[in-house]
Amino acid sequence: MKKDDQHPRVEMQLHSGASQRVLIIEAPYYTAVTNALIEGATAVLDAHGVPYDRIPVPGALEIPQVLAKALDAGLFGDDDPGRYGGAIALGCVIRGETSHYDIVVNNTNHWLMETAIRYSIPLGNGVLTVDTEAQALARAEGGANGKGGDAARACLRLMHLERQFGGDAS
Ligand SMILES: Nc1c(NC[C@H](O)[C@H](O)[C@H](O)CO)[nH]c(=O)[nH]c1=O
Ligand SMILES: CC(=O)[C@@H](O)COP(=O)(O)O
Repeated sequence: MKKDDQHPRVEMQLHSGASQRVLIIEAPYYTAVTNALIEGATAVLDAHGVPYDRIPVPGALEIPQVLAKALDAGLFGDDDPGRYGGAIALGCVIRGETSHYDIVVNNTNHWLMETAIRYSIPLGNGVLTVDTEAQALARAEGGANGKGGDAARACLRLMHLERQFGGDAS
């Protein structure tokens, strides 16, 4: 059963009109899965009129590295239309035969969260961690209702809260 069948979405305000750009960092290690995640995330951003840029990287481990590089380059900033207001990480890690899965999953998630929290970057995490490609596709597909859409909504919600709190994402 898909998780969404068990947990209906709670309605909350995502976006209040300001349209800072969002940076999508995507790892098409499993192309069909990541393409479905991208479709879902961009459908949500388009529906809210939020512009975005997409940066592809080889695998999930490169996603936090690019987030850190973009931050270091001064590409993020609160309420500055020339800079990104949030980021969305999209990719998929599928368990293999060795312990490498744990390294990829743990480091990707640790460094995404560490960077997002330390530098107050609104981040939607759409990196799936699954046992099979079928599990991944079941979660990635569905357009805006799939996990890419969830990650975009999370990012927009955090951007909205950032504006409410008056924080500084730089
Ligand atoms: N096994 C998966 C990887 N592995 C690749 C790493 O993310 C990385 O690109 C490589 O170690 C070079 O630094 N990446 C995924 O996105 N998904 C996987 O299942
Ligand atoms: C998550 C991985 O890196 C994984 O796909 C690697 O597979 P394996 O453990 O069979 O080498």
